[in-house]
Amino acid sequence: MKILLDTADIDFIRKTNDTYVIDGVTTNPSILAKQKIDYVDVLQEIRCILSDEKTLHAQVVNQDAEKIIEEAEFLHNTFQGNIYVKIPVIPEGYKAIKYLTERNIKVTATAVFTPQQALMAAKAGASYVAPYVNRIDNISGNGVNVVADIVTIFQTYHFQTQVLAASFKNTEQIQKICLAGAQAVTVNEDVFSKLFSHPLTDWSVNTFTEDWQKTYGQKIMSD
Ligand SMILES: O=C[C@H](O)COP(=O)(O)O
Repeated sequence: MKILLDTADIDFIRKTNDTYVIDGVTTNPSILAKQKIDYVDVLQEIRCILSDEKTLHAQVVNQDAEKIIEEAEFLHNTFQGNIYVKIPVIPEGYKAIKYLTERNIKVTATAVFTPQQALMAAKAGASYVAPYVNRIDNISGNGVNVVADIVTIFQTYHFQTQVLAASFKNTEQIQKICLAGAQAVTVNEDVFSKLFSHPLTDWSVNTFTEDWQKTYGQKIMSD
């Protein structure tokens, strides 16, 4: 199961990459725009933090196939190695995905809301599809079921395309996505912090320390 960070916050990426095992970073135009500096510099810095085997997913902003292809080739050439170009599953996007994957440029098909869109992206050659779990839930859909259906379709028809589930509001969605068989999730800072912590863990550890100190009267951490 791969866990990626859905952010362009350099400090957060660096800190998290130092402490936990993460498998890459995903961005989109909204995420990059928040940084308010040149997006190429931001992506370059993220690429430097990540070791070579970790994946960087960067999204195009154009909506016309020709321009999407131009942008994708730029991203591919600039951030060589494990770069996946995120392309939305609009009609012009499918056209670009087909063109680019035939030329060995790796694509993550994004803004996926239905299993049918995922199927069409897989047929076009996408390496990953990114269904938006919480955005599906927000329109009274069931994001987890959409992911589960995509996983089943890909397994049934032997597609190599993997599911990189995105858009999460809570860790329960992530747990269910794991159980549904998705290969990867991308998680924002807020939800990521809840993946590894629990107040009762902190309480338990503090109690152990206090009990120890009561008996032995030593400052444990001072040495
Ligand atoms: O790139 C897409 C994002 O992962 C969507 O996440 P969001 O719904 O939390 O903005």
